[in-house]
Amino acid sequence: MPQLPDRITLGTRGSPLAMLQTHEVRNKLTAAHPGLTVEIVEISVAGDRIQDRALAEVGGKGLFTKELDKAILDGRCDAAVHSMKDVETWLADGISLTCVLEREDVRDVFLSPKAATLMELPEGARLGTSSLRRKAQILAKRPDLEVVLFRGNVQTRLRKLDEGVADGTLLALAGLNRLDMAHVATEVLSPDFLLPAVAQGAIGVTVGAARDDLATLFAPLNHPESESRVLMERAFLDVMDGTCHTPIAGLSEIHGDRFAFRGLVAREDGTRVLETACDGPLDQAETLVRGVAQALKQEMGDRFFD
Ligand SMILES: NCc1[nH]cc(CCC(=O)O)c1CC(=O)O
Repeated sequence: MPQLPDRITLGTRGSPLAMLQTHEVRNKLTAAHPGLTVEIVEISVAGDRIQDRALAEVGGKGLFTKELDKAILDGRCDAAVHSMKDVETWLADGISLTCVLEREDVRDVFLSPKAATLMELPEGARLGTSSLRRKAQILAKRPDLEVVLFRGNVQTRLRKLDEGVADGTLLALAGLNRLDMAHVATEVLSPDFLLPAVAQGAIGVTVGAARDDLATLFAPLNHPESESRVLMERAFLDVMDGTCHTPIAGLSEIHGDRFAFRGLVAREDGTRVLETACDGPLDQAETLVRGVAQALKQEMGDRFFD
């Protein structure tokens, strides 16, 4: 067993949600290792600085993780805390995912001062989102809505809603729960209505791949069921497209030693939505999920997005 460090530094984005998630990791670490000192350092990431363009347009999820990876490789921090839904499926060379914490609620919520449910929004209302996944699935059900670009952290989006920039918006319930702000949600959307993003609601920690001491240190924080779900959903994304340039969703469940998975790919304008599903023994999950993803790609053909 490697000699465990008595102090470590956690790197994080600076948004209030990222900070809360990092405090959760610190609390769990010090509970598992009394006497451990955990320092938190804020790393500025491009995804938080660029606010006026859609994520897909400016470089995708890498914007949130690249600088945290670099901070680990440069030795500015030992480990980095991530929302797993923002982490590309290909980790940088020398970086490994060391644990996945117990997953929060996977669902999205609708927020609006104008309507009690998304389906009750008035004809032609403006829905603020920059997520291609949310845009495509909602336009499939409400093609009359006008989708307007909406980025920024939870607080910024709520302010924009207040200012009337849009009539409604969508957020992950996990983030609101962590911020203790679930009461601002107007409607919790079932995954049957809006399939969540791969790994939505899951926090993961990355470390330098050679740091066996950190692997041991973080092991008690790992939640095996959450980890299995995140890994099989990421296997789907990996086959489909590991970036965030296409509207893709995926959600798994585990019951005992069996899993069930649902995945979806759509055209941004919602005019085509293709779904897939599979289930089986948990130890075959990643293989079976990759199989249905390959079949879905076949079904999409070359011109799906044209
Ligand atoms: N892309 C931004 C992002 N990354 C993680 C969360 C929420 C928390 C989570 O899903 O773990 C959010 C905000 C949102 O989509 O509402």
